[in-house]
Formats: sequence, structure tokens, C-alpha cells
Amino acid sequence: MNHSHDTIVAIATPPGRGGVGVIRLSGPDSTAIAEKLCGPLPSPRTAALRSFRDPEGATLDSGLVIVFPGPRSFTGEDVVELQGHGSPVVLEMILAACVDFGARRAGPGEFSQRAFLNDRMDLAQAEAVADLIAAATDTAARAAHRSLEGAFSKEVDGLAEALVALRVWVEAALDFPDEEIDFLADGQVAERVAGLRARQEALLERAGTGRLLTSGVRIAIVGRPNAGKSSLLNALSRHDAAIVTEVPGTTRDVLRETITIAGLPVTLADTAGIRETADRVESEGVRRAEREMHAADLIFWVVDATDPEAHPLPGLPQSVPLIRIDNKIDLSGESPSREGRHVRVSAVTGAGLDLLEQVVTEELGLNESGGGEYSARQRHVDAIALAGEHIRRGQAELDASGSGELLAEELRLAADALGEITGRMTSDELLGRIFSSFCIGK
Ligand SMILES: Nc1nc2c(ncn2[C@@H]2O[C@H](COP(=O)(O)OP(=O)(O)OP(=O)(O)O)[C@@H](O)[C@H]2O)c(=O)[nH]1
Ligand SMILES: [K+]
Ligand SMILES: [Mg+2]
Repeated sequence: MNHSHDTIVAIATPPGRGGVGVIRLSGPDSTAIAEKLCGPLPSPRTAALRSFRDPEGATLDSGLVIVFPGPRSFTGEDVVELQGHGSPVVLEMILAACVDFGARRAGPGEFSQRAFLNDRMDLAQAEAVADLIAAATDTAARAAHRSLEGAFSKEVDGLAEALVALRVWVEAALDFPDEEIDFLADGQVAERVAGLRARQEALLERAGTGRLLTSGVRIAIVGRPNAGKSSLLNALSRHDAAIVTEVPGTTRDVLRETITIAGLPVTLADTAGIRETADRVESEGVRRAEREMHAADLIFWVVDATDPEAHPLPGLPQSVPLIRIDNKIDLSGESPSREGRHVRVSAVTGAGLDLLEQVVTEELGLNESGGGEYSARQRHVDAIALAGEHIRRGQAELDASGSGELLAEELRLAADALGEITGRMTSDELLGRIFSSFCIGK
């Protein structure tokens, strides 16, 4: 199915100078436009050297031209790739010539959007293209590639299909009221609902990890003044990023450093030590520290192991997982150790920092070799969570009233929520929002 009537063009390579620059055309007039630009075209999927000329016949550049006839192309339409020299000025002139010959400049994400509309990939796969390009670590890139190949979509579709299958079964039973009583009461339906719920929960967890690979993890380092927060940031990032002194209240602004833990892009935020203070600058720092911990995916609560007054920190949010780090064990005489989410380290000697990375890896649900199985986005996590909400409601209805009708309705809503991920149930408005966040030429 071809949805577009016009032909789009864009520079596909990043802005700036390079050895080669690629221009991509997609749409019904791609080959006609390319022919005007560079004469007779080579046979499909083979490269040929051509001169690129503007409508006046002036030569702009020479390079390779490759034709990918639809539907076996990235967008599903006729696509032509022009590979010229990687000069922004030259590429812009070739682009302008394509426009003169009848193409339209593509908007952000339009190539991917056409690929989606022509069923070349589902929405989660199209998003994975963008996530692959944006990947900050090799683990994130590998995970995005697995999503691009459909690993994530397959699990989402599998669960959606199982929800639909159970709904159909329940609805069929409702059509035979005499048997409904037995059918709903014999526990088989309840068992299947429970099975779907477990599947949804496992998927939610894996997607949560996949989301972290895409967006990165935010860790807030918080604690009392002088606990050694800035020293810990410097030790983990392996450079002298933050000012460290023996003066309590040294750090005021939030200072961020990005590191890699188990293949995951992690942004550490060093913050001001939390205490009551009359100093206006410091109290603003404390306010920012508190804001930072609420926005974090994980909190490092740093405690001075030599401080007998290391009472709990006020205002630690309940909703964010917390790792307690007893620091300065080189002074307290303790050994590096770990019990659950409690580790003992020295930011100065580096003892125990490996244990800390281990806790983080476990806490974020990463496997040993790092990373999850596929990449995902917050939007996907929200949709899976919503599906879980509907499954739970259906389960509650079944328990409370034994009503098959209400269960069937909740199962339908759960499957619809999952359909938003792959784009089966997605509104035009949402599609517009997703693709417009891509860059031009993608
Ligand atoms: N011996 C030892 N000293 C440490 C360790 N970590 C930090 N310190 C010292 O403790 C003092 C405070 O360290 P900082 O890293 O500035 O502490 P902070 O928590 O960032 O302090 P504020 O920004 O003021 O809240 C400095 O003199 C550090 O050298 C450690 O593991 N061992
Ligand atoms: K300090
Ligand atoms: Mg500090």
C-alpha cells in the first residue's frame, strides 16, 4: 500500500564535511528526478558513476547513483541514493537541483514514517532506527539493533495476541450462558489471566531496562556535607571533575558526569550536602539536590563511615531505589563489603567501587555482560504498564463478581494499549509527534 503521492528528498549524512555525502530520494518520481539530474540510471541495486547536473546543465558534482525500486526499499517506495562528495555546499546544491526537478524537502523522520506507513517496519522498529543512531554505548547500540530487527515487537505482539485469544474464548463462553457458570468457575480462566499478568510483568521489567539503554540512567549522589560525594563522583568518572575540600558545603551547583556502567550510559549528578543553613547560596544548592533526587532513576546516599551521627537523611523519596554507600572505610578501618543495597567503599583508595557497580547492575536489571535484550522507550513502558492495569482490573472483576463481560472488556483494553507500541492502534496525532522528533533525512 503506497500512501504518498509526492517525492521527498533530504541529505542523509550528518551536517558537516566528510569524504562522502548521501542524498536520498523517495517517492513515485524518484527515478524520473534522478534521471534529469544524472542521465540514464543503472539497473536496480547496482552502483554507477554519474555526473550530477542542475536544470541549466551545469555540473555540480560527480558520484555514485543507486536505485532501489519499491517495495523492496527502506521506505517501500522507489528510492534513489546519490553519493557525492561530503561538502555541505555541494550537497545543498544537489538537493536544490532535486527540488527544481520536482522533489520536496523532507521533514523530520519522513523517510521512517513512510517505511512505517508502507508496512516495512512497525512503529517500535522505526523508533529503534532513531535509537540506534542516537545510541551512547555499544550495548545500547546492540540492543537498539535487536529492537530494529523486531525482538521487542515480537514479544509485545505475542502478549497482545494471547490477550485477544483469551478474550475470544471468554466471549464465546458468554454466548452459551448455560455453560458460562462452569466455564468461569472452574478456575481455568483465572489461571490464564494470572499467566498473562505474569507475562506482562516480565515484559514490563525488560522494557524498563531497555528504556534505560535508550535514555540513559540518572543517578543522584546525595548525603550530608563532607560525606565524600564529590570524591565519589571523581573516583567513578576517573577524573577531577568536582572540587573536593575539607570544608563542608563545598558543592553548591549540581555537577553532571556521564560514565558507562555495564554498558549503560549513566549520568551521575553530584549535589550539595543536605543540611539546614542560613547561607543563601548553599540553601539554593540544597534545594537543587532535593529536586535532583526526585528526578533520579537511582539514588546514591553517601554516608561518612567515620561519622557516628550518620542518621537518616531527611526527604529521601520513597519512590526512587536507594543504594546506601558508607564511604571513607580507609579511615574507619572497615573492609569493602556489600549486603544487599548497602556497600562500604573508599572514594580515595577506590576499595569497594567494583561492588558498587555490581549493585547498580543488579538494581537496574542488567545482565552480566551488560545491557538488556532490546531497547525501548518510556512510551512503551507506559503502554505495557497500562495493559497491566487493565489485566489486573479484569482479574479483580472476575474474582469479585465472576463477570465474564467485564473481564473481556478489560482484556480488549489491555491489547489495545499494547497496540499503541507497534502502531496498530496509534492515533495520527501521536504518530506525528513521534516522527517529528526524528532528524531530517531519517
Ligand atoms: N580518607 C578519606 N577521605 C575522604 C574520602 N572521601 C572523601 N574524603 C575527604 O573528605 C572531605 C570531603 O570530601 P568531598 O568529596 O568534598 O565531600 P562532599 O560530600 O562532596 O562535601 P560537600 O560538597 O561539602 O557536601 C575531603 O577532605 C576529602 O578528601 C575517603 O574515602 N577517604
Ligand atoms: K566538602
Ligand atoms: Mg561536594
